[in-house]
Amino acid sequence: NGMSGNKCSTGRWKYLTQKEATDLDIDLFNEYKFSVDQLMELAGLSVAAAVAKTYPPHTHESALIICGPGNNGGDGLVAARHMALFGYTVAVHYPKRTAKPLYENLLEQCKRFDVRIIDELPPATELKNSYKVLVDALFGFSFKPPVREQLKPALDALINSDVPVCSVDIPSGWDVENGPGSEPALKPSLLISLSAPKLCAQPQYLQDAKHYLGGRFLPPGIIAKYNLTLPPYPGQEQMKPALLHFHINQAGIDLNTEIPLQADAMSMPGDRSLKDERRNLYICVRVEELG
Ligand SMILES: NC(=O)C1=CN([C@@H]2O[C@H](COP(=O)(O)OP(=O)(O)OC[C@H]3O[C@@H](n4cnc5c(N)ncnc54)[C@H](O)[C@@H]3O)[C@@H](O)[C@H]2O)[C@@H](O)CC1
Ligand SMILES: [K+]
Repeated sequence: NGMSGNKCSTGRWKYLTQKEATDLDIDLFNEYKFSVDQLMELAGLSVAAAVAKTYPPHTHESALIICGPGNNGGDGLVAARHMALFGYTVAVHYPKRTAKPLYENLLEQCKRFDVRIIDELPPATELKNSYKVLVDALFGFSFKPPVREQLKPALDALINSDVPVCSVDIPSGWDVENGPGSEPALKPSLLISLSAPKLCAQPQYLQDAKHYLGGRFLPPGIIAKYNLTLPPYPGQEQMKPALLHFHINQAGIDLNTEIPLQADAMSMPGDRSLKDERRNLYICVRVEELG
């Protein structure tokens, strides 16, 4: 329609490069003395909470979590257990297992929560009949494209399924900094960024996917060191619909923008027109929130 996209809040949040994400991770363990399983538990819990908020178990009872070989897959195994507790019927596909106690224990815990472990993925059509929501815990911020042969079927299942996909930290197969690229790429319905969003989580790549921030564990020293500007978490919530992205085609405006859910548009700084835009968006947020 000739309208160009107007991103009214560019620069609002800090998006990490791949190297920053890795360095931050190392700092948490080496300097701040966290253990992997501590952070993985919080990350996985926030993933399960965001999935349940968006696709609740009473409408999306049957869930499949696809787990990769690294920590992203570990987050998926934790999320699987919490989703079972939340009332989902959960299956896990974990094609490339890492022989470390951390992952073996998480898998054993899943089994004890009646999570079904499936070795073979059904064809795309059947996937749609068997599951109402997929969780993509295949690759996180350490992924370097292109995907190697062994895990291609798992990625293809996520790409080709006609079921909403919730991506953990990074939509799998995407370049961590440059987004989906030109090949047929995964199009998640929901992204849960962990600790801080990476560059591929910018609105121009995510388009109309919902975007939550989870992994509420960053110490103030890390926030200062990496100049993180993050939306505040409400109360005791473990995740936050902080970075909702919108396409609004209304009154000739085509906006692709982001706004914090609980922001009070009336009291936002900025010029009048921006304020009006944000007030419009705010109303849309509320409507979307009411479902
Ligand atoms: N620092 C943080 O904020 C935290 C990060 N966590 C999670 O940890 C993730 C990062 O974990 P990792 O560094 O273990 O790495 P990933 O889970 O991103 O993946 C690494 C694994 O994928 C494989 N891989 C990479 N490129 C591939 C390719 N092209 N084809 C096939 N396989 C490929 C690697 O061999 C390795 O086994 C984050 O994205 C997040 O999900 C959380 O567990 C907790 C805390
Ligand atoms: K992922």
